[in-house]
Amino acid sequence: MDFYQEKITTIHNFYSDTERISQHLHDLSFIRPAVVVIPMLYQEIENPPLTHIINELNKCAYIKKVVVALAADDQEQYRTTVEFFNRLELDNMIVWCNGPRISNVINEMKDNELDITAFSGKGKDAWIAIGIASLYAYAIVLHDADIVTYNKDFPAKMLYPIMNPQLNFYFNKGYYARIKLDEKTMHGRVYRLFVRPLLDTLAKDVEYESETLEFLQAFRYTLSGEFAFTRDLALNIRVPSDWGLEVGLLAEIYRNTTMKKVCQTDLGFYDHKHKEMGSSPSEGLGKMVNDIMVTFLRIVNETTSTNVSDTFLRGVQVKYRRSAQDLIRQYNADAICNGLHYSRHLEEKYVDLFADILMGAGDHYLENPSDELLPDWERALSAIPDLRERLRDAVNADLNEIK
Ligand SMILES: O=C(O)[C@H](O)COP(=O)(O)O
Repeated sequence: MDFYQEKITTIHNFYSDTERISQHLHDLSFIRPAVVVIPMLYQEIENPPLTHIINELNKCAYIKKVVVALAADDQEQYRTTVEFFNRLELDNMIVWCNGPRISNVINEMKDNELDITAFSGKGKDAWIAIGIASLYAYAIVLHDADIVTYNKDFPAKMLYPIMNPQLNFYFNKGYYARIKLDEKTMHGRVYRLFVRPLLDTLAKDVEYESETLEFLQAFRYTLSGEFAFTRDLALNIRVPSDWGLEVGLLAEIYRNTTMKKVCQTDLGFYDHKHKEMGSSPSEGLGKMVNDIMVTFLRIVNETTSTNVSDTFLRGVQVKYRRSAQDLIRQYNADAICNGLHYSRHLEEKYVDLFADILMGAGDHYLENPSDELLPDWERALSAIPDLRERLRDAVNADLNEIK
């Protein structure tokens, strides 16, 4: 516990009285409606966290609507998901993002020279849902569907700095300790062992200082998937569709707002479903690391005058490994003093694997330094002014068909 303030405002968890906050959010919700967006795969409905999330959301009467960005293989999965969400008492909308109707609308976008058909994954689904949510919201909060430690305070804490007119923040990002309390283990492997040391390395290694990388360093959990923003900001940012979503989003937040309107909030402890490492850079944690590395290189390329070359990459790889090893010593000390189980050997093995993936992703980026971002919504709306309504109509038609 501390009360340290850094580059961006940090909202700590001293005496957070969420009853008071929820009541105030309820009063504010008439002038500043809030929508929750939850990207999810169909398979999540088989896991206990989603039922728990719904039970907790039922205690948040100040939320105007929940928009679920669903990836499902067929209509049966879509129907099962709609039925599953009947237990959610808040107004809700299940957007079957890869269903035929939404896909038709996405295909029609090509006629207006806006082609996003090559994109797929969480980022694209979130993009679609955020567009629809912006029809109803002043503030949008986004979080994953696999959070084991979710409770009703999560959306309240994320939304309060944005909805409270005395504060008027534009963007708020959650941070937490990813500790599995029952097993006494430290998680957040990609953040702790890849993103943090890589970011420190890049921030030192680029030519001239990069304000964007410094901004990214200001966050205590760069990779957290829990964040809230105003509708206006949400409509103005471009994001990657893959696992680079969280890092790419922060770079866009930096481009589109000012530091003093950005904050981060302590969400306490956090646990979720853990991915396997995977045997190649196209699966599991390896895929995450690969996509994040590509996003970092794009940010370095776009925001600094550094020549991203093979020599640059090799230097980054060496320094990344050293920086990660230094952090492992620190995590180990923290773990010992807190009675956590911690294997330095295992952590070093992760770093070796991540270092290999870093180089592979870097080589690939050098051959293909292409632009992998979804368009911002403002641009999409200037090409197709009723795009959000068309998507919303597709959602309603999907629902009517199964009734
Ligand atoms: O945040 C992270 O580092 C990744 O999501 C992996 O998290 P985990 O180690 O908690 O599974």
